[in-house]
Amino acid sequence: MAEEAAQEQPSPTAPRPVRCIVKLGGAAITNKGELESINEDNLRSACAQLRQAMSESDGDGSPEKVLGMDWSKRQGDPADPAVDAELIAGMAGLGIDTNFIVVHGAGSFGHFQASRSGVHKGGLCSTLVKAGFVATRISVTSLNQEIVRALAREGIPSVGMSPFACGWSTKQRKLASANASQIIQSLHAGFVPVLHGDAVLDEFLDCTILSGDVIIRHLAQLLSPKYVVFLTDVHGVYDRPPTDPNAVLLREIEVDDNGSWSIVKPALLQGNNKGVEISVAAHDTTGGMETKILEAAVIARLGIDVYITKAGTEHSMRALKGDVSTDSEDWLGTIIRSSK
Ligand SMILES: Nc1ncnc2c1ncn2[C@@H]1O[C@H](COP(=O)(O)OP(=O)(O)OP(=O)(O)O)[C@@H](O)[C@H]1O
Ligand SMILES: C=C(C)CCOP(=O)(O)O
Repeated sequence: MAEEAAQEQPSPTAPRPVRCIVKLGGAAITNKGELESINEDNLRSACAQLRQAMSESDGDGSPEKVLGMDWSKRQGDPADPAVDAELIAGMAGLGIDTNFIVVHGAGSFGHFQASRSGVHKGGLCSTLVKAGFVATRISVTSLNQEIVRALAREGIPSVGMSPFACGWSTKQRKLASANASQIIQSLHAGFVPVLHGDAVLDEFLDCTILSGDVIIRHLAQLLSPKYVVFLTDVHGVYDRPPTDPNAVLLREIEVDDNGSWSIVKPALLQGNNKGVEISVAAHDTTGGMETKILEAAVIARLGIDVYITKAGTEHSMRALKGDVSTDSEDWLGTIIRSSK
């Protein structure tokens, strides 16, 4: 009887379902045209919005106390970071729901090194590829460090996790080994894992580049978050590259059981079977918007809504809070959802 009761009780150690997996797109948080340059405004705003989305306060107007966790000295900062250990020890908690996973792309970090050396095509016996693998990882992990620090400054208990270092690998560019136990344990301990697109070992090719978009799809399959958000530098998926002045934003896409997708909104594009025209930057080693749409469709097929929108806007704030529905006429972005 006692054993039965124990079985009926939810285990105190069972992890809560993940609320949101978010991609901080490299196009948004870096200046893609400038080598290894962070878009500080977009990064700061994305971290502040994440903090707000996690906030447990009912928004009574009084400013929230943010416990900054970046206790390292910043470049050019003359003073040591001030840490009031007594004050912190007296705080009841962080006041935020940390049940989020952050994945970021590479933007102007990593893609350049990978494309110059051909890491995405494999062949570690080539000295150039081997050197490029090292250079790519130096570049993306240094971006990861900056993103973890920016989140920590917002009081988000973020911990960087590299897929390569977690033993993730691929077979002909498809994920072959991707153990998430470290990620789950970190979430359970109240941390926000911050992963990134990475250079990884590949069983067939020796090595390749694993996109943040693929990582998000895998984690969504494994952890069934309530919703998934892709933040990038454009408002969503357009019918053609948004640099074309006639490009139309696709507001809603539905995915059926077979994985094929169709445009629901705007109505004028309903039944359009020409598909979406996509352009990809020459140095992009992971397929750009095309990969994002393909991976988002797999996630949506699981019944998990995907929101693609522009970082640093009121629309990204709403997406991060999960405050978007197919009736949200004033929300600017693309909703990808299951047709069921
Ligand atoms: N049909 C399209 N609809 C929307 N964006 C498109 C389309 N075709 C090309 N793009 C380009 O795709 C880019 C966004 O995709 P990208 O993969 O670069 O985003 P990201 O995830 O933010 O970056 P990263 O892959 O570096 O993390 C935009 O800058 C946009 O110009
Ligand atoms: C270029 C590297 C190392 C990762 C690419 O990840 P993405 O920007 O999410 O596609």
